[in-house]
Amino acid sequence: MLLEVNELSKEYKQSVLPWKTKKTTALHKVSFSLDHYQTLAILGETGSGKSTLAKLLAGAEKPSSGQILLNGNPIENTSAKERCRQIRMIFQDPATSLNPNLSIGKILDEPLKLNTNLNQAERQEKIEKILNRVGLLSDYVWHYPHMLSNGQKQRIALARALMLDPKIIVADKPFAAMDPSTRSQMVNLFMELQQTFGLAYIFVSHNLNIVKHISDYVFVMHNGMVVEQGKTSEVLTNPRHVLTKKLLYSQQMLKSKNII
Ligand SMILES: Nc1ncnc2c1ncn2[C@@H]1O[C@H](COP(=O)(O)OP(=O)(O)OP(=O)(O)O)[C@@H](O)[C@H]1O
Repeated sequence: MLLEVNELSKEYKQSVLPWKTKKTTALHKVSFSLDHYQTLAILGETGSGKSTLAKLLAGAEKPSSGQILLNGNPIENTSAKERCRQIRMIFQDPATSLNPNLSIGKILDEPLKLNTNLNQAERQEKIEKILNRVGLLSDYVWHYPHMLSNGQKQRIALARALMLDPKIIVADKPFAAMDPSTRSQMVNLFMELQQTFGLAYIFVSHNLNIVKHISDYVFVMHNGMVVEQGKTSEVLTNPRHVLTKKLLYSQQMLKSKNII
């Protein structure tokens, strides 16, 4: 199995007063496994722990307890460089995740410079190849983020994630800031890339239509816990937990009012 997660938990401690600490259990004993070509979607209301799970998987936060295994090895035994190569993260807002002072060429070159021994010509070749893979011309290396549309920026974020040939991409609401037509193009691109590279995806999303379309398995989270999980087709056609029913109902309401 490519990725195994065993009873992963995260507790945040904040000092609210000099003598008082507030504890928040953002994630409580979450377990699952995921293989190449598979997609897990994480659903849930705001504050339910979705982003925390995504950040723990990508190594942006440390778990309070539990274990992540990558190719059967505990992730703490994997070097930061190797983890960085294998698991990449994409965020909701590409405008803030791309450095506005760097050209696209430099943004895409950074992970290669830091994590590989490729020379300049080889890096250049790789950048052009990946840009083409995400549907952009090689000329984009000369552009700066502010010159691009939201959809193009998210393509660059995806290209940056692909630069190190990852096995897993964790995407935190990657389609949230897009208009419907750009969103469907991006969803298709993600699916195409999954077939080409055998990627495993973990998507945090609020959009049930997208979840239905792209994921094999789904989690519904509430207060840091997984309250319902299973095959997407089964969970979304026959929801058992009241929260899943509520999510489906609110999505239908938005759809009937042409809001989504
Ligand atoms: N750095 C932090 N310090 C303290 N508490 C945090 C921190 N990050 C998250 N939390 C808390 O952990 C809980 C889960 O937050 P998280 O961001 O994972 O939720 P979410 O489901 O992704 O929400 P949203 O859909 O709004 O992004 C929340 O109660 C949040 O306030």
